[in-house]
Amino acid sequence: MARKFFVGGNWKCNGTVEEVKKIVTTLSEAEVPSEDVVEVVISPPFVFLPLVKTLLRPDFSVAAQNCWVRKGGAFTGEVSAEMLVNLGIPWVILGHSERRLLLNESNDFVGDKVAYALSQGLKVIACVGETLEQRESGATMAVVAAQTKAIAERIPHWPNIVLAYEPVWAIGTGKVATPTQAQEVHTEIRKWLHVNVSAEVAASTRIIYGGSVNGANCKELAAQPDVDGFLVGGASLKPEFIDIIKSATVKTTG
Ligand SMILES: O=C(CO)COP(=O)(O)O
Repeated sequence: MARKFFVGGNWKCNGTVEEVKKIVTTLSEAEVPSEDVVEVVISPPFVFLPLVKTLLRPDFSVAAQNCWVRKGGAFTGEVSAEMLVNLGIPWVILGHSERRLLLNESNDFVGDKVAYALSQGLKVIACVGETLEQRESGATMAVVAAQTKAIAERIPHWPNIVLAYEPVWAIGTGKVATPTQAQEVHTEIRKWLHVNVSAEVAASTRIIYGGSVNGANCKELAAQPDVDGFLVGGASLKPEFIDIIKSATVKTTG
């Protein structure tokens, strides 16, 4: 089964109403490959989700950057999966390293969130990735496998999951993983899925790369056989995000 190229724009905690309108207008005017070639998902902060959803071109969709781990209720400051569904938000990013590291979200907690969000009908961009220290000590695959396992053991099916490999040392640092480094970990994740979930899931699950992706380095990364797209931070706020979306054609034209 062919894996459709996926480009996510994670705006993180950035933007004003004026900036949001400007970015969305730029995206709307852009000529990009068709929906058959690339799936584009924009993830603004919660407060801008309704605005972005209203203004965004119909061939792109939106994602929240987080949601509560279970059914909503007395959880001050949280936003539940049910609310996202109610608003017609199809996607949610879960397990981003900024939340794992700054807010101490454990593998189990992220796994629970992914399972709950899926059970409510959301599609999930689940993030995994090692720190520099873990990479340097040779623990990259053990870390990524443990993060993936905590998700895999809680979910009944995979069609609504995209896995984002985001090495922490590459996020916001300008230090992008080389195409070889990215391909190496993506292959390992696919092998892990093959052994621990199924051959079908390994073949069909999209594994996207995140960490200092920009207009200049995206094509070479996209050319890697196991890189099925990107989760873009800083560059998703800039016009070069359009070039990153266009890198999807590398898969069709070679
Ligand atoms: O964390 C990221 C996307 O989720 C990557 O961020 P940057 O593209 O800014 O490195």
